[in-house]
Amino acid sequence: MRLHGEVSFDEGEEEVVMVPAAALSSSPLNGGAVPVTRLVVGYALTKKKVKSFLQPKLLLLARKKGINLVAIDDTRPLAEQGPFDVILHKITSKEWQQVLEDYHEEHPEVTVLDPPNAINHLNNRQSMLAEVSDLNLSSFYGEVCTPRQLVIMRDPSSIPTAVAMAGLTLPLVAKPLVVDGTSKSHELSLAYDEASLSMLDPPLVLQEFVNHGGILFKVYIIGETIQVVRRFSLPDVNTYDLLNNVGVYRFPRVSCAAASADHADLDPHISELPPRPLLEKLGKELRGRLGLRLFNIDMIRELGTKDRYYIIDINYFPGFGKMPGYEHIFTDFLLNLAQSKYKKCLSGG
Ligand SMILES: Nc1ncnc2c1ncn2[C@@H]1O[C@H](COP(=O)(O)OP(=O)(O)OP(=O)(O)O)[C@@H](O)[C@H]1O
Ligand SMILES: O=P(O)(O)O[C@H]1[C@H](O)[C@@H](O)[C@H](OP(=O)(O)O)[C@@H](OP(=O)(O)O)[C@H]1O
Ligand SMILES: [Mg+2]
Ligand SMILES: [Mg+2]
Repeated sequence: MRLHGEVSFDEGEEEVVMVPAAALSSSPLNGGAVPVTRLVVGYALTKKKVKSFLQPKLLLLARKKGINLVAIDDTRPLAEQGPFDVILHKITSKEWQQVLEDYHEEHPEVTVLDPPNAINHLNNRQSMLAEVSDLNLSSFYGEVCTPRQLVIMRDPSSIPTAVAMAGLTLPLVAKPLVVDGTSKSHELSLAYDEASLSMLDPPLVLQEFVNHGGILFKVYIIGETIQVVRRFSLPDVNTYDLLNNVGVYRFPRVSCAAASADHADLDPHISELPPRPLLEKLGKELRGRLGLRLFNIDMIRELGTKDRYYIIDINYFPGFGKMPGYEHIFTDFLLNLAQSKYKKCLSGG
């Protein structure tokens, strides 16, 4: 388990805005029911995530709003740290998940963002999209589906036959089955012909490539807030490309780049954002079905259609640091979380 960084602030600042949920927990460190005036958020994040997420603008605003961000020390028992109101984490090791589950059993009053078993759903590219396939949003301004895909566990030589039997249409995007935060799990390739598929390295998912005009919509979910941005994506593949290309091509993490396509001069048919009611409904449904509050959805609109959308990827605790205004949205989210817990406690719920 590799955690990183210590970001905490001195007590005694003037801009404290609320009584946090920790105030209600009986803890030897806060002297039982004596209110403390800060929301304490423990975080267990990789070095990379600390850098991208805990940017100075977030730290500054959190401090102003009375949120204390404290690094969890993985060399010490979790129970000896805190008390925390919230634990924020993105560490995929089994060891950490067990630590967190044991801790939550002892401290059900602490909000764990999010439960490890719910996050696990997104660490596999097959289970990740399973909930989407069950959605029926057709009456909400568009159709939302997933590309047809096939899971290959082993034996690369069997892939061409498996693809033919499943009736998948080339080209196919090959994606590592497991997403575990390593750069290898983001090494994707595009396969143009059936014979070359046996060069791939299972376990993987083979997904039909959907032409979408080279623009992708990243839909960020932070609690009940939804924000969408445009990103550049892979270009369309036409019949000429298909006939004149053979082999398997590795491609870079094109739509992950910080460069946004929001201000590019694009064909409006391609750049038009998905309708807000569709995104609201999608966000709400997925939040409930996945049991997660922090994630994003990669969505594309099929070229030549007005409202046929495909969800191709869902990421837990993604690069929120690239989302405009994330510092406001995230700190408000944390405060709202604590407020509703506080109100629930007051009403005896
Ligand atoms: N089925 C598809 N049809 C068309 N383009 C696709 C498809 N699947 C993936 N892509 C393109 O490849 C990119 C990477 O795919 P995907 O988002 O599944 O990978 P990832 O490594 O999980 O990405 P992230 O960095 O968002 O976690 C997408 O952003 C999109 O540009
Ligand atoms: O925000 P988008 O463009 O969707 O891409 C994210 C990936 O989906 C995440 O998996 C990355 O986070 P991790 O490297 O912690 O898995 C995340 O890394 P980051 O937080 O360092 O930016 C991003 O690469
Ligand atoms: Mg993606
Ligand atoms: Mg992803």
